[in-house]
Amino acid sequence: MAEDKQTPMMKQYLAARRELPPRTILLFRLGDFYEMFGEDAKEASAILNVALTKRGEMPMCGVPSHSARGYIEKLVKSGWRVALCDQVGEVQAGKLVRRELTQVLSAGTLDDFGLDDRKPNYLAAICQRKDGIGLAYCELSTGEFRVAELPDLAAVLNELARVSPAETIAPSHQEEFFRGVAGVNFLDGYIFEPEPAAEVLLEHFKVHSLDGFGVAEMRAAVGAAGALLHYLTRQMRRSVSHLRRLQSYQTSQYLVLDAVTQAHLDLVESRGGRGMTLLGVLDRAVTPMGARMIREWILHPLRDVESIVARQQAIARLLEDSIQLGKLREHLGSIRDLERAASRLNGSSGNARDLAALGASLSLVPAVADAARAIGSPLIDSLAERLSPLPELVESIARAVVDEPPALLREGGFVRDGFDPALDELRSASREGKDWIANLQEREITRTGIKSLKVRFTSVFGYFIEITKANLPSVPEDYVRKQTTVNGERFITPELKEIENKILGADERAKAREAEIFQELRALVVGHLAAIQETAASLASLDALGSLAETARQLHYCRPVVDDSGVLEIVEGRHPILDFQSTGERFVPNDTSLDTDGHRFAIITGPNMAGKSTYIRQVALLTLMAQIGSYLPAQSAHVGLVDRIFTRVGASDDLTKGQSTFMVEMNETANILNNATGSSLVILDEIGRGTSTFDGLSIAWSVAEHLHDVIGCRTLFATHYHEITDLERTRSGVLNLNVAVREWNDQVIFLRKILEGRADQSYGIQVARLAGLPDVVLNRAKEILNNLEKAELNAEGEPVIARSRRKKAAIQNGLDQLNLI
Ligand SMILES: Nc1ncnc2c1ncn2[C@@H]1O[C@H](COP(=O)(O)OP(=O)(O)OP(=O)(O)O)[C@@H](O)[C@H]1O
Repeated sequence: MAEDKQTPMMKQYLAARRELPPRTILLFRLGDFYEMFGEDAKEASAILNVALTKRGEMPMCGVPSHSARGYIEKLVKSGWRVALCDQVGEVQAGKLVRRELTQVLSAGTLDDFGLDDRKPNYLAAICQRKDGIGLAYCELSTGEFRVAELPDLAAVLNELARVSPAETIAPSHQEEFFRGVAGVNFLDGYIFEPEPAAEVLLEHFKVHSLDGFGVAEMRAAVGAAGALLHYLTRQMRRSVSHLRRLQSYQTSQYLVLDAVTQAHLDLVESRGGRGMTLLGVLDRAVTPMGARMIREWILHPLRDVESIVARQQAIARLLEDSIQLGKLREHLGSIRDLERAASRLNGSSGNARDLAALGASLSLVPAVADAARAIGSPLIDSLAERLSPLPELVESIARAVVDEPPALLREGGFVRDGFDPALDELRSASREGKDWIANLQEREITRTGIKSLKVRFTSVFGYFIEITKANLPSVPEDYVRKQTTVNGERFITPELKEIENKILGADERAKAREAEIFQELRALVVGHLAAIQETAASLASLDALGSLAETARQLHYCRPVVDDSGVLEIVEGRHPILDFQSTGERFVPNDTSLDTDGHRFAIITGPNMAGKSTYIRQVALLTLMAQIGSYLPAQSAHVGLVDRIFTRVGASDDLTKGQSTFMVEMNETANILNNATGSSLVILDEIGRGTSTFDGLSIAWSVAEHLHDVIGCRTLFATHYHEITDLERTRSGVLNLNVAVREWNDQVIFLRKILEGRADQSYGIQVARLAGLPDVVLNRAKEILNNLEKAELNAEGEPVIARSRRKKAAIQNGLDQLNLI
C-alpha cells in the first residue's frame, strides 16, 4: 500500500511492525479485540482456527482481548513470537489513540503462563568463536542465568540436550554451522560480538569488569550471554533485573551425558510417560522449586566424591530421624512457588496473589529452618544458613494484603480494610452510597405506592428505576425518563445520579490507591530479590534432599560407597524404574562386579527377552543415581565414579536426518570410541545388528577389542553374537555373563538371573512363539535353523535353507522316478 494512502492507524501498525524480530506475529489492540493483519493474519487464522476476513484488500483476523492468553500460548507453542501492541493513551472520540509495543513473547520467554511448574523453561544463546563455542541460558521465571564455553559442536549439542531450552538464538552468519541445532532462531550477528556483548553485561550487572563472574577471558561465552540479554531487553522488551548473577560453569564438573544417553536411559522423559522415567521415581518433592531441582540434579550428576558424600550424609540423617524428615517435608509442603512469584513481581506480570503467596511462603521459612537445623547434617545446616525469613517484608504483606486476593489487579479489592486511611475513606464513601441505593427501592415504593418498582443496574446505564407500563401514570415528577423497554420505562433521579457518581468516583480512586499500594509492596519485594532468590534456591535443595530421602525410605534403597576407584560392585541391584512400576512379574535383582583393574568388560549373552537390555541399563542408571548422591535400589553397592556414561541401545532410525538404522548405530558407536576414557562407563546393546551377520559380527568384535584393550573402561556388552564370548579366552579383563532360562516343553521360562558363563542357545524361535507367530512359520524356521546348524549344503554347495521338506520330498520323488526310467 502506498504510504500516503495509509490510514493513520495503519501507519501506527506498520511502525510497530518494523521494530519486531523475525517470525513475530503482531497482535494490535483495537477496542476489545487484538487484530492481526496481512501475512500474520493468514498464518494465525490457520493456527488458531479463527475466521480470516478482509479490511479493504488487507487480510485480517482477531481474537477477543479478554481471552487472548490462550491464543497467544497457542501461537508461541507453534514456534512463533507474539508481540502485543496495546492502547496506552486515553481514548478520545475522533482521535487516534496512542499505542505501544508492550510485550513480545516467545517459547523461551514466557514468564507467567503456559509454564509447567515442575519444569524449567530456558532461553539459550549460542555463538562460535575461534577459541570455542559460547552457550548461555536463562530461566526468566526464576532468574537463573548460566554460561559455559564448550570445545565443539558435539559438546554443544549434548549440553543443549541436557538443558533442553524452549528457544535458542544464534548469530545469522553462523547459520551453516548451527543448522543441526533443534529449533534455533538466527539473529543479527552484531549482538553476539564480544565487545558490545560485554558492554550489555557490564551495564546490566552494574560492574566495571566481568572478572567477578569468572568469564572475562571467555569471549565466546560473553558473546552468548550478552546477546541473550540484548535479545531479552531490546527485542523482547522484558524486565531482566532479577537476573542478578551470571554463573559460569564447566561441563567437566558434571558427569557427561550425551543426548543419546539421556534419551536411552529415560532420565526425565520417556515415551511411556513420566511414570517410566527416573524423574518419576525420584521426584517426591513437595514444592515446584524442589521438583525443578531434582530434575536438574538428575541431568547434572556430580563428579566429586565430597559433594556426593555431603548429599548422602544429609539423606542418611533424614532417614535416621524420620520424624524430622516428615516435619521438614510438611513445612515445605505449604510453601508456594516463591521463585516464580518473586520473578513475576519483579517483571510486569505479578499480581496480588503473588504477593500473598510470597508473604505466606516466607512466613513458613523459620519453621523450615528450625526443622532443618534439628537434622544435624553439614549440608542441610549450610542450606538452612542461606534461608532469609525477611520478617519485615512478611509483616508488611500480611498487614496490607487480604488472605485470598482476587487475580485481577485492576479490579482492586486486595488491600485489607484498616491498612490505609485514605483507601478506607474512599471505600466507606462507596459503601455508604451503595447502602443508600440499596434502601432506595424500599423508600421509593413507599413514596410512589408502586409495588413493582425496582432499582436496577447495568454497566451501560448505571443505576436506574424501572417502572412497568401499568404504573407509568403514578411516576413522580422528579423522575427523568431515560429509556423505554418492552415492559415499561427506565428512569433516573438527579439524586440517584449524584450518588452514583460519588460511588463510581470513590471506586475509581480506591482502585488507583490500591494500585499505588501494590507498587509500594512490589518495590519492597524487588528490594529483597537477591535474598528471596537465595532462599528459594535453598528451599529447593532441601526439598530435593527430602525427596531423595523419602524415595529411599519408601523403596528400601541402600547407601552406596562412592569413591574414585575403578570399581563397580552392586549386590542385588534392581532397575529403578521397572522395580518401581512392576505390577505383574516381580523384579528379579541381580549383581554386578566390574573393576578397571580386573574384569572390566562384561559380555552378556542370553535369549531374546531374557532381560539383557534391562540389566545393562540398570547398571548405568544405578551408577548415575550414585553420582546424584541418591541411595540405590540394591542391597549394597560400591561405585567408583565415572566421568561419562555412554549408551548404545536399541535400534532407531533418524529419518529426519536421513539416516538409516545402521548409520545411526555406527554414529553412536563412533562417538563412544572417540570420546570414552578409562574412567567412563559404556553400555552397548547388540551393536552390529543392522547389517549382514558377518559384517555385524566383525564390527562388534573389533569394537569390543578396542574398548577392552585401548580404552580400558568399564563396559557392559549385550550381544546375540555368541562367538564374541571367545574373547574371554584371550583377554583377562573379559567376563562372560548370561541370563538364565529354563526350557520346558519346547517353551522358554525366563528366570531373569544373571549368571557367570556364556549362553548356549538363543531360543529365538521359542520367543517368537510367545509373540504369536503362526505355527507353520515357526516350524519352517526350526527346519531352517536345523539346516544352518548342521551347515547342510546342496549339490551346488549352497545352503539348503531355501528348501522345505515338501520340496525336498518332491525332488526326491523326481529322482526316484528318474532312477526307475
Ligand atoms: N530382572 C528382571 N526381573 C523381572 N523382569 C525383568 C527383568 N529383566 C527384564 N525383565 C522383563 O523382561 C522384558 C525383556 O527384557 P529385555 O528387553 O531386557 O530383554 P533382552 O534380553 O534385552 O531382549 P532382546 O534380546 O530381545 O532385546 C522387560 O521388558 C522386562 O519387563
